[in-house]
Amino acid sequence: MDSLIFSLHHSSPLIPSSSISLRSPACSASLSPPSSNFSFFTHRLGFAPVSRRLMAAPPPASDSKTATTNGGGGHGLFKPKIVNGDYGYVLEDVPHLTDYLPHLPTHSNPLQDNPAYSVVKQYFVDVDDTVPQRIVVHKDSPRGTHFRRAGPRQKVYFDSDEVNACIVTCGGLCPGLNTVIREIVSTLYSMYGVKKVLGIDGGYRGFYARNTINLTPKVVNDIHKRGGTILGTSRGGHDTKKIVDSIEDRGINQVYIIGGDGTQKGASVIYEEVRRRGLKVAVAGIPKTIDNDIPVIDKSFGFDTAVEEAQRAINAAHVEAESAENGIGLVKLMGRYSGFIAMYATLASRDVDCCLIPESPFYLKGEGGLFEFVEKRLKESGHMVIVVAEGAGQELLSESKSMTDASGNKLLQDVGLWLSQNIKDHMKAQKMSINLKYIDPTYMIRAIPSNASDNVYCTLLAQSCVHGAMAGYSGFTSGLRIIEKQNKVIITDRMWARLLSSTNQPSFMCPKLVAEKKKEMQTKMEAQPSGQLMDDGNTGADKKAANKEVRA
Ligand SMILES: Nc1ncnc2c1ncn2[C@@H]1O[C@H](COP(=O)(O)OP(=O)(O)OP(=O)(O)O)[C@@H](O)[C@H]1O
Ligand SMILES: O=P(O)(O)OC[C@H]1O[C@](O)(CO)[C@@H](O)[C@@H]1O
Ligand SMILES: [Mg+2]
Repeated sequence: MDSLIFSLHHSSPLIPSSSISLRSPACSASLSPPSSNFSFFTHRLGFAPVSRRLMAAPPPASDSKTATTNGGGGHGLFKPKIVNGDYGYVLEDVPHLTDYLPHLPTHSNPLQDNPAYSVVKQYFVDVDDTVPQRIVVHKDSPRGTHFRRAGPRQKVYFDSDEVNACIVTCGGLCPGLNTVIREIVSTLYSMYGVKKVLGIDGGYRGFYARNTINLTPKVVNDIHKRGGTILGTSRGGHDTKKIVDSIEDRGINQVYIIGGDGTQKGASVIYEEVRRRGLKVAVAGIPKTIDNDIPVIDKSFGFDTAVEEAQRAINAAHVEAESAENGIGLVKLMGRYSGFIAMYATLASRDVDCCLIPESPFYLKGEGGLFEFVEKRLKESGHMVIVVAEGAGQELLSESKSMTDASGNKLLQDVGLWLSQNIKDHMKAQKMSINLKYIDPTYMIRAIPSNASDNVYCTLLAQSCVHGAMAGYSGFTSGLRIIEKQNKVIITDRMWARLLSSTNQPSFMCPKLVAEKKKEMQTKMEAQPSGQLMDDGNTGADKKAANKEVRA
């Protein structure tokens, strides 16, 4: 597994036009998720710039053949750091402290004296190592966008004694938060000899409204076995000026920010303010989202754990459904704007007959509708299991006054209750007696400790972030590989097709649309050289622009 780092202001192709830009100071009450504009370090776990727009100066070209260009976007304050190479190679570089503090002294990386690393062939990541954005490319396509590979650098920009780090967790809970905190503290202490790490209590507002907590390896030793975050979290309360004042007053020079899309937007504006004030402060983001809806990264930590825990609810729903005549088990899972948890939990379980997600609109009545399918399935097998993501079908629910949480995220209506009632009413009208059990394990899947694989993933992300900050990068986030767009289930993609073929549920596309799609596909196939794979719902032009990526 390799990681990457990228800029906190990750540029436009990753950000859906409907989403809110980092430039807006607070989330608006849009149905679209607030998008994150931050960049990554990657080492197939790597780092990328929190924003490639944050770069004031082009990076030194490591190769005479490369050139730097400044792309547009951002606040107009800082420009993205784009390096072009041969054969269409593009490096979306990560902001660095020396972009605005050019004369910073460097130090040898203390890691080279670490006995644990003495067996490693190469202590440090090659400065020219980068991770490609797209994994599957066509043989004729340009090399495409790359991100910095994450990992330790030979030179660091902080002396160990000088480091005064802090960690903050914001937004909703997610399995693995404590593991990330633990690993940041351990990495700073054991690899870099840092002795001052503060925990910010209760999210962003903790910077100016709460006390801090001293974090030592002893304090964090067992925390990965617990759910939640030992630091506490909150929504709302992001006041950039007050936060950066607090950073300055406390003499903090490394800020580790763990949170979702909203949090990373907050991290990006903190970075901008830090840079505007000319402070030697590294701002590093670690993306967290149980919904897996953050653009750029493939998978968020905690996702595996959540999917695994969801199995327990689905199993219960199945047992209940099987044991009753015309039993229906209905499970609602998290996923405001994307149905990844529902989709993966369904695919993993194999007991689910129908999975409803926000990306795939459905309807209840008539030919090809949900009611027809439920009746059919009950007649065939006498029971069924339905999984619904919390954001699915919101457009079908009665209009209500739009409410938002403290961060501006739209509060959704309970699609599970609504669906239960509608199925019951319909079946009653059909004089068909059913036995419906509705299970809502919402918080149970996120308030648990992370599983083994997520723990390893958390470790990689945390270490990547520390290596990046110590190496002087700032305004970046670390992640595991990257995806092209905002992370939503692509219902014309193969994974959704796998699900449809596993459940045999309707596609909820009207027959006319299906025929049109088929025709469109045929025309595309005819236009392609023989043997070429067709994968997603993009038009031919989109596909060319997307370097003919083929999703696995
Ligand atoms: N555009 C923004 N600019 C500055 N701060 C923001 C912005 N959007 C959100 N924040 C701040 O980030 C924090 C977390 O945001 P939010 O509650 O939306 O959770 P999140 O990080 O998106 O996580 P999740 O969606 O997984 O719950 C809040 O303190 C909020 O004030
Ligand atoms: O009730 P809370 O804490 O605001 O969190 C609920 C939301 O958080 C999420 O888990 C995202 O973190 C969503 O799936 C869900 O809608
Ligand atoms: Mg969010």
